[in-house]
Amino acid sequence: MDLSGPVNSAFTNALPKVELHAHLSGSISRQCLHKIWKRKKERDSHFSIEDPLVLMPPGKVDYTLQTFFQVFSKLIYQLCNDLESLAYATNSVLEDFHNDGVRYLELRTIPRASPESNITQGEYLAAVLDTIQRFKARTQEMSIFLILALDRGNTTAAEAMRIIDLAIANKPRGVVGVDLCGNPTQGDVTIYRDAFARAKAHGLGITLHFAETPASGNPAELAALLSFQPDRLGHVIHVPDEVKKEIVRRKLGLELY
Ligand SMILES: CNc1ncnc2c1ncn2[C@@H]1O[C@H](COP(=O)(O)O)[C@@H](O)[C@H]1O
Repeated sequence: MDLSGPVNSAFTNALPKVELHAHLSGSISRQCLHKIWKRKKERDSHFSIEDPLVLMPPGKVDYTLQTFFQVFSKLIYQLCNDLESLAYATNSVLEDFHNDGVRYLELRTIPRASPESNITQGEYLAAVLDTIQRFKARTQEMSIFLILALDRGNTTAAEAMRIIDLAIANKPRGVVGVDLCGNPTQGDVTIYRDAFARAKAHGLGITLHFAETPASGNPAELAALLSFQPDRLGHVIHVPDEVKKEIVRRKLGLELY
């Protein structure tokens, strides 16, 4: 790589990069969502979801905490609710990261059952892992691992245990850790204590969405999250000083953005 030239987009694109905090469904391009929508619309003219490019025209970024999470539940999850669309979207996300120069990727996703399409959490996960395996075999220049996420406020304690079991069972296929994500204004994180203890006991890495909003930056929640013995923390924005000191003392990895 030529280091004598200007630092421009061609240069930054060519730099080999590490991506550690990428939600699968949050990384699907609008163009890819449009293609999935078009295919569904062609097969079923009554398909009632609006074109993603109309709902989210390129450049639209004015989402708030109130509207952001609905994009997943009301749009993206309605489009990627069958294995063909899920595999297509996953492959497109991998291609986009590859084209951006990412050479080490830890992708994360909440394994989602789709009862309307008869898809179990295990089948969802297998489709993602199969797509990753095929992509790796094809490109041969990208390390790709998977993190399974729990969705605070939506995942029950019992479901969390099932997801941890799936993560443990799929370690040989490249599942390296578990995450706690979702709408930071919802849910009681303490219900996941046993799930994270089991993950830890089985050698899975733990990363947690942490103090992403003022609502999720309260000392009781942060103390509970730190008691799960995380290896990494995501966002880390609304953090009181004494918690910052503890993060430094533990030398935790921070996924800042
Ligand atoms: C920007 N800040 C964020 N904070 C918290 N959770 C987020 C998030 N962005 C995305 N997600 C979580 O990731 C899911 C989508 O990917 P998967 O369905 O898992 O592939 C969303 O439903 C949300 O729970």
